[in-house]
Amino acid sequence: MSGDCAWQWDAWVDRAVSELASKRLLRSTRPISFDPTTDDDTTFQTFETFDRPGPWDRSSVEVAVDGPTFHQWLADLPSSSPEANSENENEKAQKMVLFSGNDYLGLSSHPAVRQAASKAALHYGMGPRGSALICGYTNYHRLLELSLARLKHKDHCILCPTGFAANMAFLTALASIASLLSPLPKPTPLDRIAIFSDELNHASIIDGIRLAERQTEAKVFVYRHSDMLHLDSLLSSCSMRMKVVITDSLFSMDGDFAPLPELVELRKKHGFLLAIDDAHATLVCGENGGGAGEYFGCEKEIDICIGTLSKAVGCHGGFIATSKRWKSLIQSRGRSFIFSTTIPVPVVAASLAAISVGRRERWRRRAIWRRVQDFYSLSGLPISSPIISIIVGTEEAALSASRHLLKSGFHVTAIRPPTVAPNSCRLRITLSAAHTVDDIKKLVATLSPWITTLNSNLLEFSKL
Ligand SMILES: Cc1ncc(COP(=O)(O)O)c(C=O)c1O
Repeated sequence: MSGDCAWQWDAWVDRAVSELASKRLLRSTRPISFDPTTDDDTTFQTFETFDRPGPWDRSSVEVAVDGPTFHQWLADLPSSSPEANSENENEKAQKMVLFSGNDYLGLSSHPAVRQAASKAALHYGMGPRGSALICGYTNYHRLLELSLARLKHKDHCILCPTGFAANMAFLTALASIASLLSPLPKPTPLDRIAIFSDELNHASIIDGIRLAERQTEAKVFVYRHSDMLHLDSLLSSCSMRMKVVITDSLFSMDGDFAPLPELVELRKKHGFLLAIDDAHATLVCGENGGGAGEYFGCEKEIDICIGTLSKAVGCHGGFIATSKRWKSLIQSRGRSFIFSTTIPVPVVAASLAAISVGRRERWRRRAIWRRVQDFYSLSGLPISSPIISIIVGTEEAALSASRHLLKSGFHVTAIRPPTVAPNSCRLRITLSAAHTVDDIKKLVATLSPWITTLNSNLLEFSKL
């Protein structure tokens, strides 16, 4: 690695941590143990697993919506046809298949997850309510951190209230290094942190960077989506020392992967710190569900792995898997970690169960990737993950498509500006291991007018 920058980053973080220690500002968590005399078997039990889907799986994708609510949903998707807008408000309850959630493996309804949450709730209620540094951190939180660190092949992990908060906590702690190492009240422009961020990164990364920039501790360089030549040239022309690249590993809107092997090559060349937001790949990718790093065989080269428990884990909360030194820094400087209440104990217990069964029930990962294959075979669209983006053009076209799908019993989100650029409005479809082949067949048939247009546009494009 150029100039042995991994070591340099470690040295910078160590110095920042020492600085905090010298100012008596270093913080750490001390777990509260629940009464050891109670039957605390939820914490240590081995969770029941299955070798195929059970009747419980379906509830993670199949919902019922009452008549007035269904009407309201339709009203939120106005149509240009007047008769479509005067539908009967008293329609009967509708069954609907969700192609809009992020519960990729269907774990939110797994019996082990239900049991863990309910047992913990019966024993402890929500657990102590306070931030992790006050009284909200329990032995359950500690176990979940250990289990996530193991999943990500990192030494340590920090739980945050949400995935959004995890990105904010990492980025504010990262930026604070510039101030902690500066001999001046504010770091000089060259002593700030240079953050290189993919243009399609998640909103929580963008907001975290904005905050760091406002503190004049960081400067952002946005590179074109997954464009490694552009990133390389930005890195080469940047004379700031402390460089970080941050990217979604699996992009939430387009469903494509960041080019992690190429990023690892660039990391060798430029010696930057590599941080990924593995929100959509955790438990979905890799033999053991370790995420995009495991899938691409580069877990070791990823310095910071941020994730959420609200997608394939099927629960709620966020985390940062990393080294001990980074954990010390984030715990002491990550404001959205420090100043927010911890995840309630039943959710922590449920997440522990979900990670355990999610790792062991490998057939769930095989099932979701088979659904991706089914969608590809039936539609012919070049997709690469369970997140499928069908670009339909105008806002009106997206709303009309979403409305048509809703009336056919499918909930699919229409994505519009400001989330995406004008005239690139799209349908965002997410697949789950709980979907059946039949669901996919029906969905693709309902989508056929848009798929046909998209396929012929792609064909035209390929001739250019
Ligand atoms: C890439 C990415 N990062 C972070 C988040 C935030 O996660 P959470 O919902 O746990 O706050 C999301 C959720 O939409 C996401 O897609």
